Amino acid sequence: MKEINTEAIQGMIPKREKDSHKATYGRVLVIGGNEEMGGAIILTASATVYSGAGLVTVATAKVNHTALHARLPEAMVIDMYNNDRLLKQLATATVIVIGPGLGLSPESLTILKSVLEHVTKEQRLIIDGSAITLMAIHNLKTPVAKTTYTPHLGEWQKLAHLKPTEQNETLNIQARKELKAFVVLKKSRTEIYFLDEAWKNSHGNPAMATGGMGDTLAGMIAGFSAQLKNYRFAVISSVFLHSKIGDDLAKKQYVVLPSQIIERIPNEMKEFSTKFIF
Ligand SMILES: NC(=O)C1=CN([C@@H]2O[C@H](COP(=O)(O)OP(=O)(O)OC[C@H]3O[C@@H](n4cnc5c(N)ncnc54)[C@H](OP(=O)(O)O)[C@@H]3O)[C@@H](O)[C@H]2O)[C@@H](O)CC1
Ligand SMILES: Nc1ncnc2c1ncn2[C@@H]1O[C@H](COP(=O)(O)OP(=O)(O)O)[C@@H](O)[C@H]1O
Ligand SMILES: [Mg+2]
Repeated sequence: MKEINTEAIQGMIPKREKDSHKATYGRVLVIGGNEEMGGAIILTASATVYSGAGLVTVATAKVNHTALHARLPEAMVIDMYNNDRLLKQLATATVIVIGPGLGLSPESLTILKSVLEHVTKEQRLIIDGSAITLMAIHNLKTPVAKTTYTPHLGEWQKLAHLKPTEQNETLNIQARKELKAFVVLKKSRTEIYFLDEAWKNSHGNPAMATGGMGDTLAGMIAGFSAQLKNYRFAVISSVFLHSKIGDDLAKKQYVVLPSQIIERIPNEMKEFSTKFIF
């Protein structure tokens, strides 16, 4: 496996073009957050905005709208249970992330199925959290979009039918092939499976073992994917920066909160976009 480290991500995060505008940096639709897990989608959406996505719209339960507006005024908000509104927004998105806090209810399944049916092959789709569990339980197929799954080991077990103790690189590559998608397998040393290569992270620490940390990563992957032409670079560099920020904070903190990672994203991106010459 190739190692994800400071040297490997050289040149992956470009400088911004002088004549660019917000549409240059993508339109992201972030879907999730039921009545009990609004925090998950606030973290995902915040990570997407702080990663620099041009325009971010959040589809979530109405009960979360006020909190989202108050916490993240940069984002627009729609009702995820209104299918017509959701599909209208979906059609304009360049990147979609679905699943954080989505829940496993019949209504959540309806939303997921509607998205899977209507995404296009040009769009990049990140499937996380509850959406992964729903895909596994209902045996749903990867859609035509350029798809990335972001399971933790428990979700990977459901999706790939591989227990954490049974997993190895060969079996994971095989499972990835059947899924026809990129896989970010989250653990203490996260692994990324592309079609023809696998990468292993060299950063991350147990201070990051807090609820919402994966929701945050999903938002970063979406935000990076909205801006970087190279989809693989977007996935690799977001996984790296998420854990690198976590390591920096853990030098002085017993526990690292997802919101603290989010706050540091713009500074770290600046550092990595200017440090290296293409
Ligand atoms: N603030 C909010 O609103 C928050 C909302 N959230 C949202 O909650 C939703 C459900 O997501 P979830 O990951 O909490 O539950 P679920 O899919 O049932 O998986 C748990 C199972 O997997 C296992 N397992 C987990 N990690 C493992 C590992 N590394 N290695 C091995 N096993 C591991 C674990 O096994 P155990 O250790 O308990 O035996 C358990 O069986 C999702 O939509 C998410 O976005 C959360 O983000 C929290 C903050
Ligand atoms: N011990 C650890 N060392 C390094 N990274 C960790 C550790 N524990 C958790 N993480 C990271 O935190 C994130 C957890 O993701 P996930 O379980 O989906 O969280 P949530 O669903 O609560 O947001 C992953 O990116 C994982 O790599
Ligand atoms: Mg998760």
